[in-house]
Amino acid sequence: MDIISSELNAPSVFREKAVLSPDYLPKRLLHREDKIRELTTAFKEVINDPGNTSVRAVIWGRTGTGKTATVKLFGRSFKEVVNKKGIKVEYVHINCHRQRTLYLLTLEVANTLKLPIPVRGLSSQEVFKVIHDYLDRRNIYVIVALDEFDYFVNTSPQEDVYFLVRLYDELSAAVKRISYIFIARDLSYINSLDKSVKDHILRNIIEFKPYSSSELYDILRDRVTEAFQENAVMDETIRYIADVNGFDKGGSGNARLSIETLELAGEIADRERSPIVTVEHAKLANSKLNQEASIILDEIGDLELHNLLLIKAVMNLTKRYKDDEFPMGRVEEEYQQVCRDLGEEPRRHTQVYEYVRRLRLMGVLNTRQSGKGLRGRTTLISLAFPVTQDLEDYVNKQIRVRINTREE
Ligand SMILES: Nc1ncnc2c1ncn2[C@@H]1O[C@H](COP(=O)(O)OP(=O)(O)OP(=O)(O)O)[C@@H](O)[C@H]1O
Repeated sequence: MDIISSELNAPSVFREKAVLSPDYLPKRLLHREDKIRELTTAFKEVINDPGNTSVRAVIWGRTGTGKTATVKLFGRSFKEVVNKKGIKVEYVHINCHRQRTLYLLTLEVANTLKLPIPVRGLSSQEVFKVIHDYLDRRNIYVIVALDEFDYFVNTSPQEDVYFLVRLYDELSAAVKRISYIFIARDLSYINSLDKSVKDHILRNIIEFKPYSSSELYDILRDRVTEAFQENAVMDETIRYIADVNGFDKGGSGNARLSIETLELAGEIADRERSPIVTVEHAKLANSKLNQEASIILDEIGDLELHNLLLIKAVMNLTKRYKDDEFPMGRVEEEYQQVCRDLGEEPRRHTQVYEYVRRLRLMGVLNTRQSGKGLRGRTTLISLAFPVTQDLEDYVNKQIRVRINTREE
């Protein structure tokens, strides 16, 4: 079949495409060296005074700001360096969205450490105890990174969060072998915990700010060198993607979206048999990605019902008034109407305000303070992406799914 063979033999702008996949971990993370330094400072205790304290660090920031990559790079490097000093340290990275219960999380820790745990019929607490005894016997320390921890806090029973965080109140262990890095999009859910739990989390708080366009330029420059043929990507192409996503220029500051745009631009160039990735390819890629709001779709897929009802309210207003930003009060009225139409009890103002904050941090909503208006200052809310039919269908489907599964 010559179509297939000609396609397979066609020249490509890519040299090593895997470098552009979200799970690829580069050897260096430009503009995150200071965060690695802060984490190292926080975890020095593990070397200086092993077993005396269970270290906690919190990494928080918007999506795509390098939280996961930085913590993974830190974990692996720290383990290597400390093992050379004769202290056995393991690093375990848990995604709380995948391992969404304490039980699944505990099993994942055991599996990653390759502990032969007789799983049958043990409670999470008992599995944790078995893990700890195993670590004691082998004199091992573990750093457990809990990624998307805000999801765990928001969906798990408080006593599970309590057990995990105040582990050494539960385990009467002389040597503290387990330390934590909590990774979250924002601190609102953690702040909503009661003080006795919160105080065991909110130590060594490290904020990851969205990337500026010049930072994204450096990051993309690095990826281009590894992923593309020599001189296949024009410098102005990288500059364009960095500028359209740079936080200082109104973008989301999201490195993942920037790298995705770069990859799609390369695929478009290949499809056109162009040996060079031009700004036009990047513009097409950017409009496609932002238009499909693919990142947003990922985010929306995980949201609880009332966050979705709030998004629907803003979508309704955007469609109805051909305007794109609305005062908080107007959004709240529409949200209450959406709830009534679905037989849902609307949440109170403070909760709705929390939803708006979280959706802003996730890059789903944009907010800004209005000038001194008739009724004083208010928060103006808009969607961070265009309302397309398929997006609206998607949100409505997600709402139906949540209402139906709850009614089963
Ligand atoms: N400083 C950096 N240098 C190189 N690549 C980076 C940097 N920061 C982020 N990336 C890349 O951008 C993508 C997103 O990074 P990462 O997954 O760490 O973001 P995140 O903050 O954890 O996002 P989320 O909250 O959505 O999980 C990954 O492919 C990562 O390799």
